[in-house]
Amino acid sequence: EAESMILVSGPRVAVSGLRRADCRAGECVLFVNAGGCAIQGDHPSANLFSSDSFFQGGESIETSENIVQGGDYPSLYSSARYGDFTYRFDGLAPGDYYLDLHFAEIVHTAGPTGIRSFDVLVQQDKILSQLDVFKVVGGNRPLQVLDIRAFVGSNGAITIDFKGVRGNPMVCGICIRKSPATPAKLGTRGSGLCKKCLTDVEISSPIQKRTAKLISKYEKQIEELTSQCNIKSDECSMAWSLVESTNQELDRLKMELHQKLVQTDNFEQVLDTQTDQLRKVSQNYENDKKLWAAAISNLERKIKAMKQEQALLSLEAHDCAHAIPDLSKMIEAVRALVAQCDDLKMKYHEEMAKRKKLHNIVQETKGNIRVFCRCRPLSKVETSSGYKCVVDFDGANDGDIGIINGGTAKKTFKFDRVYTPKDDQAEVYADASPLVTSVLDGYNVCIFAYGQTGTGKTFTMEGTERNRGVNYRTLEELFKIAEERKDTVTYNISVSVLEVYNEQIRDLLATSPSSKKLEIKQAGEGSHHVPGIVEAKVEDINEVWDVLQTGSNSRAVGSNNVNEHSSRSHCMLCIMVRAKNLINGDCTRSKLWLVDLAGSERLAKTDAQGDRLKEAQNINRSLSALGDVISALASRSSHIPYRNSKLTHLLQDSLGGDSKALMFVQISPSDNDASETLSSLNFASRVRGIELGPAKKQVDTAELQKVKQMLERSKQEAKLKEESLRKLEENCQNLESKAKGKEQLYKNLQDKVKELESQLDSKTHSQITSEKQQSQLSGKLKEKEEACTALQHKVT
Ligand SMILES: Nc1ncnc2c1ncn2[C@@H]1O[C@H](COP(=O)(O)OP(=O)(O)OP(=O)(O)O)[C@@H](O)[C@H]1O
Repeated sequence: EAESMILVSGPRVAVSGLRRADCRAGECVLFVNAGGCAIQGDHPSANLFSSDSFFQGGESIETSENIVQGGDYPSLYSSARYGDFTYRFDGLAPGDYYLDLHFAEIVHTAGPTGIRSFDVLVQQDKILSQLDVFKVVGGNRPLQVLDIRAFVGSNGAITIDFKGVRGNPMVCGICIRKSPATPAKLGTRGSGLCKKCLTDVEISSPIQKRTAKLISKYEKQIEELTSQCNIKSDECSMAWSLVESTNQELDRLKMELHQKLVQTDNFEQVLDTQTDQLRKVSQNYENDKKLWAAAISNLERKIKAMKQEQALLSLEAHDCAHAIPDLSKMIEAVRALVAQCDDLKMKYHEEMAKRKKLHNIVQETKGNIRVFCRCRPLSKVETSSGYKCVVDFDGANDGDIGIINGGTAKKTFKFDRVYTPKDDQAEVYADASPLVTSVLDGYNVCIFAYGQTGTGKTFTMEGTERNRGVNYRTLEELFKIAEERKDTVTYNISVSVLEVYNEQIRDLLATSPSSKKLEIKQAGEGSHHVPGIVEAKVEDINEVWDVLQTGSNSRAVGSNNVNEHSSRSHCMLCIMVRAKNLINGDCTRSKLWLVDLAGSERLAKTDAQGDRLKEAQNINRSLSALGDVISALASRSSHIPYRNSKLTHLLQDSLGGDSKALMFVQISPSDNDASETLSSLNFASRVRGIELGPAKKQVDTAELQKVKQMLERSKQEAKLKEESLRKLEENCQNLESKAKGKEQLYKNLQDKVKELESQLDSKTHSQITSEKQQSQLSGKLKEKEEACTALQHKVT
């Protein structure tokens, strides 16, 4: 390896340290321990390795490490001159010399190869080229380059240049030896000194000439050869530098190759990772693709179903649109029915008016003042006292009642109705109820109970909580009818409760007693009222009982003895009805008086004194004033004496004229009260206008017959009218229900059309949304497929 680095022939290489045996005596001129100090030794030619000198540049380095195969002088290789340096040895005799160079790599002992290479130039001629000691022997091992020829000219100097090619040059020792063949000096005669080898040659003179010729010839040839050699050297040098640059390029390319290989490895790793990722992406894509495909097919199914549904809805809508003309016809029919219904309603109201008129006629034929006689049962006290019943009820059904007086004599009275003690409150009221209807039709009505104390006046009018009387039942029926008629008439009902005692009016609903005297005033034509009196508005029957109880309780408060007081005052309940006909707008204002009169016993029997006498007188006066008014009315007198008492004055509106009156004459069945009973019945007969005696009972006068026939005809007519009215009502109701049914059907159809239209809208909307979704998904799928295809291309 080292030999390839030697450029000239002659030098040899030794890969071990200097041995004593290798040294030849007398040859060594100088032995320099480069980079170190002088070493004493038994060197055959010089017993001293001189310390480092003759150098220019560089620096010394040493190692303490062992020099392997260091020969007999290993310390020579432990030091070295290092760097860019030159050795120059002066003062040498001209002639041939040999140089031995000693090297060891003591710095980079573990390599690598090529870290240090350098050229060595002797006398400026390159002897060693790119010497790499480590490459030849490794670290801490000697390398000797021996027998390098050097010619010392007249300047007596040898220069050795160390030039780094890579890294700094390094040398451990330099030995200068004399060439054994070098002559000491050329002779003076016939001798010459060879310019090249400086050897003294002895020559004769002819030869000398020839020799000189030859020498000059050879010297010319030598010069030519030298110039050729220089040219070749230059060429070589150029070739060498080309080789070097090529080697450098090669190294660079190797490095690049290495880097490329590393990069390739990295790329392969990246590629592997990317391949894995791509595989995963591809797998995900396949899964997604399946899912999308399923979603798309699902959506397609939905769209198909929606389209079918839409088609059905369209058909339905179409049908509905076709049905609209039918609907229009139906609407027309319904309108016609409604018009018919309105017409019928009008007719119905006309008939109602006629019915009222007829009813009125019937009432009038019965007599404007009707009298019902009611007899209470014998009380326990009376029974236990042994009193007997003197009342004969045999003709009660025909309105006849007889009083057995004195055993055989019997006086008979005829009334519109006779109630035996067995008849209950409901039966009594049933006959009075038609009058109630009259008040709602705008007539003034008066119902009063007359009779001796204890005969049941209060029982008939007020009744008890379990056996409610005429007052409560009247109001109950008023509200019932008002409710039935609410579509055509609105009623406003209010109630006042008064007491007339000793010709004084007292408001029984007043919350605080008033010192002011209540007086009767005329409000308008035929209308009277008591200013300041409480008119309690009652909305329904539940409030009525409370109002009646309030009045009843206030009446009781007036006296310690309830019965005593109540029998001496007139208790008057006034029901005021304001009606508004919703069809024709007619308004009416009517009054219903329900009067529980004071006891009518005769003054003589009571044997009263003082206040009681005054009370009795007042009662008698007012009752006889009532009798007078009724008589005057019955005889159609031009003057009716209403103002003779507070009682008749108050009742003025409701007694006579268009108003209707009903009197309950209450009697006791007891023989103890017989005379009072007869008196009451006589009064009642007078009121009724027809006083029937026993002889007149069977008398059937022509007038009476005529009236009866009229009554019968009226009854028939009324019945027929009622029947036709009922039919009309039924017809009307049927038409109304039909109209309602048609209206409902029309409404249902309209609702159905609306519902179908909204369903159609929502279905169309959802279909559009689904189609959008589908196109979006298809777009995404396409994008993914393209991306996948690109990735697959990349992988392959
Ligand atoms: N038809 C009847 N059936 C049963 N009991 C009756 C009947 N009529 C009256 N009574 C009873 O007779 C008694 C006297 O009746 P009520 O007080 O009504 O008489 P009155 O005529 O109002 O007396 P006054 O004039 O003193 O007020 C009461 O206990 C009542 O319950």
